[in-house]
Amino acid sequence: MEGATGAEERTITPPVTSLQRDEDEEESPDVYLSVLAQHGQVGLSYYDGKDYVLHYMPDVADRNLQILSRVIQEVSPQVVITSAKQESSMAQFIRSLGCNPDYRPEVVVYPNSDFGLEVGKQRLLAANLPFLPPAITEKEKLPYLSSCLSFDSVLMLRTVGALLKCLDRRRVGVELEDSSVGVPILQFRIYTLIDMVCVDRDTYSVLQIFKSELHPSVYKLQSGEKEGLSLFGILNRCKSKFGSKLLRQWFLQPTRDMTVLRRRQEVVKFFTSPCNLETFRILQGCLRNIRSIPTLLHRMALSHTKVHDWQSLYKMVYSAVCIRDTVRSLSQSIKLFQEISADFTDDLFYIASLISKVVDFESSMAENRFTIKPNVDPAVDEKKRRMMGLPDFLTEVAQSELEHLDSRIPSCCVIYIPLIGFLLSIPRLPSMVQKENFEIDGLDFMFLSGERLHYRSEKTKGLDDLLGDLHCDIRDLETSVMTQLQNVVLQRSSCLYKVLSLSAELDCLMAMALASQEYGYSCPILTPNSSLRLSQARHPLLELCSPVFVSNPLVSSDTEGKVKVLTGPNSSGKSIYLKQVGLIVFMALIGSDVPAKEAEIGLVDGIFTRMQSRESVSVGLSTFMIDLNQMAYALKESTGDSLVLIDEFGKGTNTVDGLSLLTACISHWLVRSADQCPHVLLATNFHSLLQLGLLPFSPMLSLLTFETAIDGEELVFLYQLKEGICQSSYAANIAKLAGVPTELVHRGIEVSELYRTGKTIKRIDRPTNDQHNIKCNSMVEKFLSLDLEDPSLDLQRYFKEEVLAFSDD
Ligand SMILES: Nc1ncnc2c1ncn2[C@@H]1O[C@H](COP(=O)(O)OP(=O)(O)OP(=O)(O)O)[C@@H](O)[C@H]1O
Repeated sequence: MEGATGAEERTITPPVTSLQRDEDEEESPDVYLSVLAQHGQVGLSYYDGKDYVLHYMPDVADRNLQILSRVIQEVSPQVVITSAKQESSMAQFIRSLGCNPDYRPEVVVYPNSDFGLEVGKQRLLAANLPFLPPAITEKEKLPYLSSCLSFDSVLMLRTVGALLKCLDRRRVGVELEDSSVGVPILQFRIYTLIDMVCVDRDTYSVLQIFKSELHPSVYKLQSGEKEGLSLFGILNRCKSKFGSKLLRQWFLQPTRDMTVLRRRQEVVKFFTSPCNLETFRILQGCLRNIRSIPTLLHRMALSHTKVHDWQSLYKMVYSAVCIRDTVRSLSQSIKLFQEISADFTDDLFYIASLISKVVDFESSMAENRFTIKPNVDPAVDEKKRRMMGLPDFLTEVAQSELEHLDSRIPSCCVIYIPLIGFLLSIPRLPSMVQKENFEIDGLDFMFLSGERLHYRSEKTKGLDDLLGDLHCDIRDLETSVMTQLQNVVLQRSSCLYKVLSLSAELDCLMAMALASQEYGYSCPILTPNSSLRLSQARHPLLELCSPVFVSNPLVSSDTEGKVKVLTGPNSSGKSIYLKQVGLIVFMALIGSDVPAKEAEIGLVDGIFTRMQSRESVSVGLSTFMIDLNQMAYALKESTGDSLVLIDEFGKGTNTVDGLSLLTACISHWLVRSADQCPHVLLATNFHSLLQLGLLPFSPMLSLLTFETAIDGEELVFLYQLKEGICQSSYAANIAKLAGVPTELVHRGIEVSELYRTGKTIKRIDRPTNDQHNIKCNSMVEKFLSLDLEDPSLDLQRYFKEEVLAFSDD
């Protein structure tokens, strides 16, 4: 798409003119959508003129722009705002918007500078946001706004800038107002597609869904990155690159679409059955050969096909036929199998047999160029036959040349070098040191290669005339056969693309089945209501590193404790439990089996987390501010179908203030009706939250803790979840376990006991009486030695310093 110059907007395919709009209120556009796509990610925001709400969608992986087209379908914007600088796929998408006669939005193109990140933030700060607290200062605005919309989604934030520009220019909803009145935005609201699950970047990171780390043995910064211990890492057993790519996409787009999830589940179930092991093995072997079809077809379209491209195409098509034949023999009640059977057409067989009939792989490899088998082209066969007889003939020519050469030359031969022609090749004699010595009467010296000298003679020149074009002719003819073969393949490319997408899906599902079998997962029952029931659930990552893992249950539904407060000593397993619930729900929403004996999982619409703090460079917020941001996000965006996981909220500030904030947040959910309240799992070390009875009574509140036991002086963690509250933090036992010196631990116990019973805590860091006397004596001596006559003596300063030194001690 060509770049726009200047700051003016460009409009494409306007359905109504601005004049018409002004005349007729009814026709003024209601929804303005601003969108950017970059490197397979899409960010967007839209303003709804009906309710004055700015909706935003956190950045999402959408290489094929399928999500974008679904958003456009759902939101039906009348105006689409986008940048003049676009990737070709996006430019094509925008163009296609103008081709639909039933729905043709106005496309507004702004220069890319209007989509700058800083520009976006500045426009946001300057916007008319009546919901901001009245006393908010300019400095406080940005951190406040960062809790209203996700600043991590850079593309989305950039689209907001352009959206605000468009709204301001068009004076949307404020046409008749004073020019100082900006377009009001009454609320920011997160937007997700109806069946998409909202999972933000922090959640991906704290739950270890993805985790990249640098390979220790690789020093290259970028290519050295590999997946660390993560959910993606343990489920990604894909055999093909496209399988891994698709699996990553599924991970980035967990779904509530029951049809999609059931389609995936039925395949995973099929492959986890031990009777299908042999089929599994055959298919895995074939999937290995499914390579990058788009790159290959692209090279073919440019006629840049290499020998190994033909080899991998042959292997791929052959494997695809093998996949189809295997799958055809399986139950056709499984949707994916049905599609493979139908869409892997006979075109594949045709391509495979054609390649096998035409391409001579052995000689192609030897010559590093495309060569064809005998009986494909009679003209090539004929020329090759002539070439075959050439060696004997050339030996004869060489012998007759040798008779005319210097007798010191023991032997010679005639060779053919493409593009140069026939040459006489003789060994270098010891006397041939300098270049001048290379000259031989009747021969033209060409070059020295190794210890052999090469010449052109009258006879070799004759050979060039007679046979010289033979090689080139054969090449030309074979290239023309290759072009024909390429065309045959290109004409059937749609079938190859189907192979790619269906085998990538098969690969992902077989990978999930393999993980399920290996780690003992079970297939969750997906329910349209929002209940969560797990029995003997495990953490999919920790169970792999820990010799013994204690499984735990979960029951959360509108009628059974949707808000769970977990207390327990440090290291008793609270965080792990929270994370395992998050991971299991996530796994179910990508269609995978889950680490639990039994699982019933409602279609959750979002997973919100407030766990260990992340670094935030985008807004420069403090740790506590980030905690608050995440909590605010969960409070605002969670619905009755969401899952909210909160660990250690409020500990980043003064204890009483943190506890009060935590109480307020939990109460906020408890006063909602059961169907409006999300599933909340909250772990805290603020035991007084429960001991002081700070929470309101609610049937939705459930109190849980973890079993521990004392063995002598030692605290033993049993990691078993039970109802109730934690009676002691066992901080001293844990401190001892962690290696804190015994005397310090004892002092800690003593102070804690005195504080609890309201007794005076005596300082132990006071100097002894002797130390005190020594100090006083030295002070007196120092004073007596003062020369009061000394004019430079500043008595006031002297006393001040002495008093300070005394009180410091
Ligand atoms: N169910 C379990 N089975 C076996 N080991 C477990 C289990 N849960 C936790 N652990 C072990 O206990 C360690 C501490 O767990 P976790 O981090 O969940 O404790 P915590 O209660 O959240 O502690 P803190 O309050 O200090 O954050 C884990 O790293 C793991 O080694």
